[in-house]
Amino acid sequence: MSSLMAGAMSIVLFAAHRSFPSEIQGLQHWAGGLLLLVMAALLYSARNSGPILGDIVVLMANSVLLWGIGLAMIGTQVFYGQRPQWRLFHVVWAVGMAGIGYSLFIESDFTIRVAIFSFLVSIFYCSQLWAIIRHGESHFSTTFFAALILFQTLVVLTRGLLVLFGGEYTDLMRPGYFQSLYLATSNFMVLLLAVGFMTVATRRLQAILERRSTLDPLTQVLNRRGFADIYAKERALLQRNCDHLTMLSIDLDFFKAINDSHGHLTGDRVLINIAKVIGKVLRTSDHLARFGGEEFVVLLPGTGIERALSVAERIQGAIKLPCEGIKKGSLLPACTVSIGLACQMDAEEDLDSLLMRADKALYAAKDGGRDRVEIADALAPAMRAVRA
Ligand SMILES: Nc1nc2c(ncn2[C@@H]2O[C@H](COP(=O)(O)OP(=O)(O)OP(=O)(O)O)[C@@H](O)[C@H]2O)c(=O)[nH]1
Repeated sequence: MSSLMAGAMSIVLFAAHRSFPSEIQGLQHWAGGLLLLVMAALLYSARNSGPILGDIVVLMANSVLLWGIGLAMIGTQVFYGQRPQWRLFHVVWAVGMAGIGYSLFIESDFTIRVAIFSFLVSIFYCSQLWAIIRHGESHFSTTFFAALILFQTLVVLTRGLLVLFGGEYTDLMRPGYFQSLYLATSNFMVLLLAVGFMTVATRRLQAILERRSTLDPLTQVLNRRGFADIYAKERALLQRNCDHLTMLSIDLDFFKAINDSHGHLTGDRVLINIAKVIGKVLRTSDHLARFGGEEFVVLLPGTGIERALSVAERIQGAIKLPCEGIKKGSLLPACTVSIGLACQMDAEEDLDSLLMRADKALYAAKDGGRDRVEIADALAPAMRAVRA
């Protein structure tokens, strides 16, 4: 039954590995680890194949079992971005094989075998627990997974200690109370641990998809949806702090000509470069978005017109600097931007109104000859109408 569960979970984890984004690593190690557990169970079922052959089969089964549990540890470490401890994996395996081999072929002792196996396996579990504690996010999925690994560590350690000092275990077929409990729950734990890992992986998938839905795929800055979320938060702060919030609407000049003469691919590289250059000029508390096409929007919280104007001019200057193209030594086509600037002081004004004012200023900059900054009226006409 436990082999069936491990086999089924191995397939689930492998399927997840094939379909989840590449940022989620470790699923393949867990899938492989579970498959090894299935193989170990199959080998154990052949342990009564004669005195010597039986012992060889048991040694092989223990070896495969250690690989399986060790591979799950590697999977968890890779998942949390840690460097996988392959050396620990190999040392534990080598010590395990030496100890278990000794207790099988030189001095036949079942309790020593169980104790060695339990302590070595608990090293793998402790190492996973450490990775989760150090790198796990504060979320139910992590707590659940960590609790399962902790429980398993304690169970395995207790098993080893009871065997060594409690004299509980002398025969696999006649186990004591704790060992019976261990054998009964271990099948279920294989399933639960795999589910626990799948839970943290699914949680990470959710976070990645949420982040992707707010980012522009080409430039990796915010898209309109992500920008609207950020604006809502900044506006709420504006309502509390009675501060300024300034928006820059930035549009490349004659971008169609760049596309026409250099190709769409170079046009894309120009857009990516513009996003990078603007991002470098901004503070970490500022926000940059691409609203499709060649239009970028910047939100400067706690910033009045004067400072925003200097930010806009720095952006213009930085964009004019030559940038390396696709081929080494080649340069991206030179370009300029026009910028419309609108400052929000009234917390009642909304995103559409602020955008409309910034865009109007942008059109004025375009009409005025491009490569320039224009400042919008203090308040949108619509707002003035409401007040009148
Ligand atoms: N390479 C590339 N081009 C894009 C993308 N989105 C829109 N464009 C192009 O951007 C160009 C925008 O052209 P226009 O709206 O005429 O603007 P412009 O040529 O910059 O002229 P002005 O804004 O008036 O200075 C069009 O040729 C679009 O095809 C994109 O994601 N990548």
